[in-house]
Amino acid sequence: MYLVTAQEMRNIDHFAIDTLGIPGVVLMENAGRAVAESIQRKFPEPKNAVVLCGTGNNGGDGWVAIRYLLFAGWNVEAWLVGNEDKLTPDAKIFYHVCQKLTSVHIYHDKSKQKLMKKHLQEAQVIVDALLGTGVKGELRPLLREVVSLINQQPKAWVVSVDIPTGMDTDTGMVSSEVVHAQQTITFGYPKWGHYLYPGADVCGEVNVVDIGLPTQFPADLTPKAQLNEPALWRGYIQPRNPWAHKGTYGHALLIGGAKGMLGAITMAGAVAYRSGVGMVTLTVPEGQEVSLAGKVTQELIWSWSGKSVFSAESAKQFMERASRYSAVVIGPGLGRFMGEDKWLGDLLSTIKAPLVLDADALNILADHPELIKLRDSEYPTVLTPHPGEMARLLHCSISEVESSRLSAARTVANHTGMIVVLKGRYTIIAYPTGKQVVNIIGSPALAKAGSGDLLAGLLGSLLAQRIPANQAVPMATYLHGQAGVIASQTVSEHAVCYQDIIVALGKAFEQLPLS
Ligand SMILES: NC(=O)C1=CN([C@@H]2O[C@H](COP(=O)(O)OP(=O)(O)OC[C@H]3O[C@@H](n4cnc5c(N)ncnc54)[C@H](O)[C@@H]3O)[C@@H](O)[C@H]2O)[C@@H](O)CC1
Ligand SMILES: [K+]
Repeated sequence: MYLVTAQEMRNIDHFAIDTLGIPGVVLMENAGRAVAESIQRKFPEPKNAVVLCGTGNNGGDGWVAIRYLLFAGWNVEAWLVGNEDKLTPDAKIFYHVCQKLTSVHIYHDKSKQKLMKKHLQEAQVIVDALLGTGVKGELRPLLREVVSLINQQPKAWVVSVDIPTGMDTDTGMVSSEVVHAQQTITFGYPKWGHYLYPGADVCGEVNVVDIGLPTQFPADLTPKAQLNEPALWRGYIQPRNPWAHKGTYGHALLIGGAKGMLGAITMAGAVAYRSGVGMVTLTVPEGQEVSLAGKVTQELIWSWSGKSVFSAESAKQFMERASRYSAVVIGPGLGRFMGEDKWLGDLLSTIKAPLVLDADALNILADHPELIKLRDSEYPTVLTPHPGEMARLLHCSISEVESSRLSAARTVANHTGMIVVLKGRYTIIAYPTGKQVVNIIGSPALAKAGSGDLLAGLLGSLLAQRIPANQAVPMATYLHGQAGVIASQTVSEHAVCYQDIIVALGKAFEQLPLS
């Protein structure tokens, strides 16, 4: 499913209305009706509702919802916030219908504040149809007052129509007052703000409803982002070939495991096997192999000379064996670079296979951005930063990354020509082509050290199995998130350990529809 900006949504609306000839009021009718139906599904018995409508088309959806709730026997207090003469033409049609069914209160200054407060206090359901995708900047004072009144009602179920009023559609940034909704019902396609912090925190559950908008568009109108779902990559996961041998499913090389950090590469190796690769080699600095041998069973171990750190000498050893591997991961437990900067550059220019750079491999790149040019762009490279690593790559603060996650991911993908996986509650995958995929499957159980190593190992495994990077990356992100969800259903969210995730990965694969 596409994930859209306000402008992309406007383009889709214009295409539907002006090019295809679907009347705008039909879409508004469908939207308002979907809101009322969704509320009735939650509350099958009629209740007291307050529906607050702005003067734009978001308010138009509210007028339609009022009608359906009244028809279903609800007690509805209908409010217009703003002046009647500002109503948009479509909204005006449904406003007039509403006026024939009930009395509409008008709020254009504080004189009606007491009455509105009373209605809000008596309501079990409050519908915020004040502002939608037409919002611009900080809320004006009148709306700020009303939003503040909504937020003072702790017991009511607050439903935002399309966008919680006060949240920016594209960035998820919020005004000094923003509606804190329990549920947001959005139309046609979800919007970026629903999945970007802090907006994502005020949306409650996000329901996307069909209002009859088109699903296919001319190329120039096609949105650039999609939500991660199996439809994007399902065809690339095949039943295993009964005649297969270990070579059929590729050989992943994982490089890391410096002194004191063997756990990371152990986890990455274990998850790689769990996700179908034929062979895994773990490469650690000389001296680490003995401890590693006590931790792993199936994985091959290859130690590099380099006195517990990687060096140019290590890189030379790699070059002699490079052609054996169908994908390489550099990073799990790698440790910070210890002086020489050439070895990573040597590897980047030598590896002729898909490559994943994680953890300290990213920190080295942040310090030596010139190394990026050494990588052969014919082979895909995936960068998997968490916000801290992204901040180092961009030489900015973590809060700057978090307040502009999309543009951070896009910028690095654009500058490096590599696929960027910016990890977080909603992971953003940015492709150098300008496309993005957002993964919303996951669990807070994954917010633990080691989670990133598991993703890196999983990615390395899928890439080693020769699944194209454009599909392997969202597939790995989805499976990782889904394994987190399954593990937290098995043991509590708090208790999930990496072994639980690795076991749950089996179930996550099982639940995938095979092509
Ligand atoms: N055909 C369409 O375009 C459809 C639109 N729909 C609804 O229409 C909404 C978009 O409608 P509009 O484009 O009319 O926009 P909105 O209804 O979101 O808001 C427009 C109004 O908000 C005011 N406004 C903007 N920023 C403000 C601020 N910071 N403080 C106070 N007031 C502010 C503007 O002056 C304008 O009057 C969608 O979110 C959706 O709910 C749906 O009815 C489906 C069909
Ligand atoms: K709204």
